[in-house]
Amino acid sequence: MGQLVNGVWMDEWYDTAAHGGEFVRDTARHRNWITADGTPGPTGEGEFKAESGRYHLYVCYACPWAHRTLIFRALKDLTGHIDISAVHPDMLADGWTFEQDFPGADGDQLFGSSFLRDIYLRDNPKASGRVTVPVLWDRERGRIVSNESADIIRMFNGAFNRVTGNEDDYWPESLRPEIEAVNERVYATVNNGVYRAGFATSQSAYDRGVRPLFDSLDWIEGLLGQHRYLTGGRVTEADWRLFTTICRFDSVYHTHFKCNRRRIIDYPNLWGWARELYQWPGVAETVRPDHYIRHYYYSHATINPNRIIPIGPVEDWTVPHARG
Ligand SMILES: N[C@@H](CCC(=O)N[C@@H](CS)C(=O)NCC(=O)O)C(=O)O
Repeated sequence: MGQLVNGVWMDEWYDTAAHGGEFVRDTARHRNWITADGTPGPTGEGEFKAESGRYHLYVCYACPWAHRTLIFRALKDLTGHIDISAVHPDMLADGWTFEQDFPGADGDQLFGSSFLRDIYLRDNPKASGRVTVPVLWDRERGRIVSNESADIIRMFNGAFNRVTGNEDDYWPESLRPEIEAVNERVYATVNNGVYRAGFATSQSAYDRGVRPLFDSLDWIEGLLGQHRYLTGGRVTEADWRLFTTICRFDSVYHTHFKCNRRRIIDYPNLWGWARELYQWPGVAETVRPDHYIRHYYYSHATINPNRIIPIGPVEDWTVPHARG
């Protein structure tokens, strides 16, 4: 675990002391957009046109943020147009690596690099900042397009429709205010909330993370009692953004990040919704418990110094969801 400073790798853990024991997530630095015709998107530069075979996605099957991009790649029929490289689940002194001694970690398919930081350094030899997944790479310009999953899923949702012929829309114009409102609360208290609880190094910082997390799970349980999905009768980006945290919850966050007031299977509506999304065509293949269980319990020496992987709950995600 570390970061780049002017192109040099420095091995250091998150500085929670600077924020009263609290984990504060860095903002992503690469914010360009692929668009259908190459015109600039909401941020960054233009000239990243949607084309088959041009872009490559670096992911980690363990990471909930990268997982969103894998789900959208599957939902939007992009698997034949955007290829991927997956890092090794262990994130130790060198950060994410392309070691290959774990099933599904098949190395850097483009350059045969050793470390994910090598991709950031290809983009800019003097790069600074955290080396995170996902990373969307442009083969043509030899550049990072984006390392922000929230943006990447919107590109996948809309930019490639003419390439794939898939017009499914998970960010429909009419629901955008509702989606944004749900996203905001879910990001702050659930997606990032589990990390705020888990990486806290003081009781008060933990409390500030874990209490809003469970308040939000109660709120979500209520929403899913009123309608089938988070913002109504159709599945949207808001559901998929929540799903990647929920599928890791009982086996990882509940124990490793001390988010143990309840498990997901204790919430009837949320548990049914989670199974429905897991069973959605193409999604189960993106869910890799082998990677996320190994990653969290093995990589965080400050939380689990002996790297013991607990036996874990037995849950059947293939049971019919009855959400009809
Ligand atoms: N804003 C980013 C966050 C990505 C992120 O934090 N990824 C984690 C893995 S779960 C990471 O690569 N962490 C490495 C680090 O912080 O050094 C996104 O959503 O794409």
